[in-house]
Amino acid sequence: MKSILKVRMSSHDAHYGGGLVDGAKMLQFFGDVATELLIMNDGDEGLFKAYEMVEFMAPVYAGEYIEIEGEIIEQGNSSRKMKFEARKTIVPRPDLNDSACDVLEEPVVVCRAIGTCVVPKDKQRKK
Ligand SMILES: C[C@H](N)CC(=O)SCCNC(=O)CCNC(=O)[C@H](O)C(C)(C)COP(=O)(O)OP(=O)(O)OC[C@H]1O[C@@H](n2cnc3c(N)ncnc32)[C@H](O)[C@@H]1OP(=O)(O)O
Repeated sequence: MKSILKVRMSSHDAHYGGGLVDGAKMLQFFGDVATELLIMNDGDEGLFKAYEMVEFMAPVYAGEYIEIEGEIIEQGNSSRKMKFEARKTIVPRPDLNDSACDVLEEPVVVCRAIGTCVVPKDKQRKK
């Protein structure tokens, strides 16, 4: 079971110099993807317990399109371990003009993570 979210970073998301987006934004998207996975798997939004790994691999800038994918890779009694990947698929081309953008031939992975969510037993509606 997979969940995929596509979003565009706006100028409101740019937090640092040069239009750089805060890395925490990717974790917010992983939370949204995790929530959809838990709803599909358990019928409940669940709670994020812990990340065991987060790796930022490339900077994200305002104007870029980001695709975020998540998948449940292990299930315990109440725990659901997930892996996440965020990749940029479209980038602005301000060197050409204000509205030019390119679809990347190969998406660029910007962040990867592994984390665990919990759906308490009494809230699981699919078992
Ligand atoms: C995804 C969401 N929809 C959106 C969010 O992001 S929610 C916002 C951020 N998260 C929270 O606010 C959650 C705050 N935490 C809690 O409310 C509780 O910690 C909890 C309800 C999430 C878990 O309760 P807790 O008593 O702490 O846990 P346990 O009962 O001891 O364990 C439950 C299962 O989780 C496994 N586990 C515990 N710690 C870890 C860890 N550090 N890493 C990985 N797994 C962990 C534990 O083994 C239990 O698993 P099983 O039930 O045996 O499968």
